[in-house]
Amino acid sequence: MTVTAPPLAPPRLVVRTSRADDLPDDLTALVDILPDARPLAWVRHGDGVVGWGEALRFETFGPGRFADAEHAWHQVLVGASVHDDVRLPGTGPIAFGSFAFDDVVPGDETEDPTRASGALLVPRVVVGRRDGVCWTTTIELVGDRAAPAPEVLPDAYPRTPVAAPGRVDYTEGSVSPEDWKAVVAEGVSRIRTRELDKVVLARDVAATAENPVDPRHLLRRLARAYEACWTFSVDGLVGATPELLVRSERGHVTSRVLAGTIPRVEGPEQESRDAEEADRLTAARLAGSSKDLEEHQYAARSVAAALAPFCSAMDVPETPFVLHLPNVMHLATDVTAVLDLSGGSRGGHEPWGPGAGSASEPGAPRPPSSLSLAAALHPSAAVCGTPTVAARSLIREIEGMDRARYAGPVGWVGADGDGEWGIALRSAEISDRNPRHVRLFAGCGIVAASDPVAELAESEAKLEPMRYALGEG
Ligand SMILES: C=C(O[C@H]1C=CC=C(C(=O)O)[C@@H]1O)C(=O)O
Repeated sequence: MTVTAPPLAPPRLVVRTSRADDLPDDLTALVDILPDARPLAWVRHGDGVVGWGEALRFETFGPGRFADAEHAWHQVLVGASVHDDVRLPGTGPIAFGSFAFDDVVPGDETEDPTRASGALLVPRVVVGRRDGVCWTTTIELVGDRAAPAPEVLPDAYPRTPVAAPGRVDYTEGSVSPEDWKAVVAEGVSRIRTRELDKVVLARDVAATAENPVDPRHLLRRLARAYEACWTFSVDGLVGATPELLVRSERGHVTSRVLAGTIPRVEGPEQESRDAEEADRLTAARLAGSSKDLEEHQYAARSVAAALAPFCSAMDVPETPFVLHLPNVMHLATDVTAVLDLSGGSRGGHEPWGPGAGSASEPGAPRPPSSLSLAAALHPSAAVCGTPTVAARSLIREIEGMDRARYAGPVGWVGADGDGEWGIALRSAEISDRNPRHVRLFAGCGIVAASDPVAELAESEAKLEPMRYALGEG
């Protein structure tokens, strides 16, 4: 069922979570059980949640895309009946979601006005694992007589085979690599005239596969090769992001801010001691690069400033650490905070959760949900720039590409508002119309000292995870 605005009479959900048999202790155990090619996934180090089937779908548009999605989710939960025997983050009702980067689409008039810029999807089946505890959740709609009974629901979806994409041809995206260097040079010159401090400029690459691209193929490869990243799939957007926009769990908030990158030096033929030494030198170069430290500082500050109104305490380490990924290293800051539950924050109106509408004190404050925190944090200076408004308008003016959901929030939200939202980086969008067509994205933070040639090389390194995911073997 698709609902495009807050429903008049919200559909009623019956949700059951129970403990499930242990899954194999494997990085891909969760994604391996996905039955068909419309998978929902949020997985890291083998733990997380995957979902299939579609109980409900809320599509939202434009600047109100986050608030409308949150309102619709809240409405549905008011009438939900929930039986949760496990009671962990991710159990009970959850919705997966992804949202466009921008409020508007560049070149609006040529775009499909019916294209949603946000979607929350409530699956019929969710399987999750956390610290060795596995569970299954089934979600039914009251009155939906066509739906299978809850006890057979997880197996009611025929398991289609996962096919590899076959040969993949890459072609230029919206802007050629040569022209993109000119875009970066323009960004640098605008920064040098003090119009703004930082802008993140992105590019896309088009891929055409021999066979329809099955997101499960990509998920399996990403979950294994990029296990420290959050591997996700929502509505054709698939990736493995190293950047956590926000996790909100029982009043504790975490954000992993990344900005400042150095491609990892390749050397398959190197001795492992040489490779370690090369890594150590590369990490030291990044940690000492004033250009990257500046880039990072804007991003960390933007996240801290956006979180502050919601929190009673916050820790922002002064010095970033170096995050090692297979393709690149990043400067990283883990921001941790405690939500202000006193009601003094900019939080919301009514309490969260099933039955909350009836049980609540009128006007009782509710803590902000993970989704509203994601909305407040988006777009951080890791994907937009500083100041935000100037950077966003420069992106619209010179980037020459529709970012769609690249660099927007992607993740999941639960019934109590807790959840996890990443920034959709190191990602690709599989075309709805032709699943052999895929767009891959990568962007780079630009400051006064940026060099267009180095930024192009950095963007290539950031495309590597999705090129790898589309491969075989
Ligand atoms: C915008 C992207 O990366 C961001 C996250 C980490 C490092 C970045 C950088 O160093 O430019 C970017 O801010 C991307 O991967 O497309």
